Amino acid sequence: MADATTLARHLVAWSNAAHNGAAHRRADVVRTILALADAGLAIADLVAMGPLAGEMAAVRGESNGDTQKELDLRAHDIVIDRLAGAPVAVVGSEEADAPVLLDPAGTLAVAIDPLDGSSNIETNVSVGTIFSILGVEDADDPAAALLQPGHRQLAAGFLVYGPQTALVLTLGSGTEIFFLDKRPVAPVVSVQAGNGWAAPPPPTPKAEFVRMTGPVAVAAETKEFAINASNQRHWAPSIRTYVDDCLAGSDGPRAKNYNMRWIASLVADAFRILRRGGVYLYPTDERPGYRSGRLRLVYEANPIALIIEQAGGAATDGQTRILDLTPGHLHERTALVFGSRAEVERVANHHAAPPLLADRAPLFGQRGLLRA
Ligand SMILES: O=P(O)(O)OC[C@H]1O[C@](O)(COP(=O)(O)O)[C@@H](O)[C@@H]1O
Ligand SMILES: [Mg+2]
Ligand SMILES: [Mg+2]
Repeated sequence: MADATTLARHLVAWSNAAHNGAAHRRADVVRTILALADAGLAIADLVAMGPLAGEMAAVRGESNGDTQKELDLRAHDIVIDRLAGAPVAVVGSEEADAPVLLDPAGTLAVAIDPLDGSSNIETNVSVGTIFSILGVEDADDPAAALLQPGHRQLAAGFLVYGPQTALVLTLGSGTEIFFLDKRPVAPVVSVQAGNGWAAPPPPTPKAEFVRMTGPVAVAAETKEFAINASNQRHWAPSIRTYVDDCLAGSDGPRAKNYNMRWIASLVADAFRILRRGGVYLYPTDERPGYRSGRLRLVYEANPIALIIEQAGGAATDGQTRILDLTPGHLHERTALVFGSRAEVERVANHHAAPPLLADRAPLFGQRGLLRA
């Protein structure tokens, strides 16, 4: 296990090693990440309170075609509040139709999903915050910075509020995980002279992110896939065939048994894939509103793609590398396939040359009619 280092201390050394950019911009990225980590602490506390914090799952409206819940809006407000003290010119948030302008002298743009996995709020399942940090190139039009292709991100990360609160981060040279350390710091007890014993002061509560492990690596191969299978009838043939092959297990062309997981929180599914491999698929499908996919390119797919690539995995829209896509607008949707490199490549190959259905007929399976 690597030495436990605090986020602030690690970031300074890491950013100096990771970036070729100007020193002042590196310092701005570090300050912005620390502000986002601070927002994460506040959101984690809110999430941990559950119903004690109020009606967090209550529907408050709709934004860009998705339902907004109370916790979505509270998380957005916390993020804007913390970023107001950072060198950030503009924030593109899932919860605001238009970019939010902050410091006109700010050098950075932040794209953010303040609360990912909203459908899970009332079910006590992990939710999170996903963010992307980009450089502002034109001070007269800071919002344009949000529409750069993902390979131009200066940093990306996500927080997951689960049994452990964790921050996953990349500055473009490897991916690291930091865990929230809330262990109280024991006070230094001083023995009172003269009047006898005095009760020691209570331990000071601490809340800081610490790095407990070295860089993360996504396993190249996997036996686990994640997809919302209830949409199967709407999928394209290439996705159906890919999933059918996994389901056929050791009797099918993959010749191994697969496990399936679907948490319906991108952050939680991504965290699992970082820890033990796997592949996540949210393809386009035939339903109205899903023909370009469900997830958002700028503040969901791009940051996750950079994190996964920097951990040795891959991320595409089923064919094209996510980080090479140029967003047309802030809330653009995309299909998203990411995780273990071999599986992501296999999905892309299925797309380019769908396997012949005849190859998948039960007659030709290992336990088909022609085999004992
Ligand atoms: O409910 P579905 O269709 O399975 O979609 C689940 C996906 O949608 C999301 O909840 C979208 O994110 P938001 O909750 O931020 O809108 C992802 O976290 C998750 O992977
Ligand atoms: Mg989301
Ligand atoms: Mg969200």
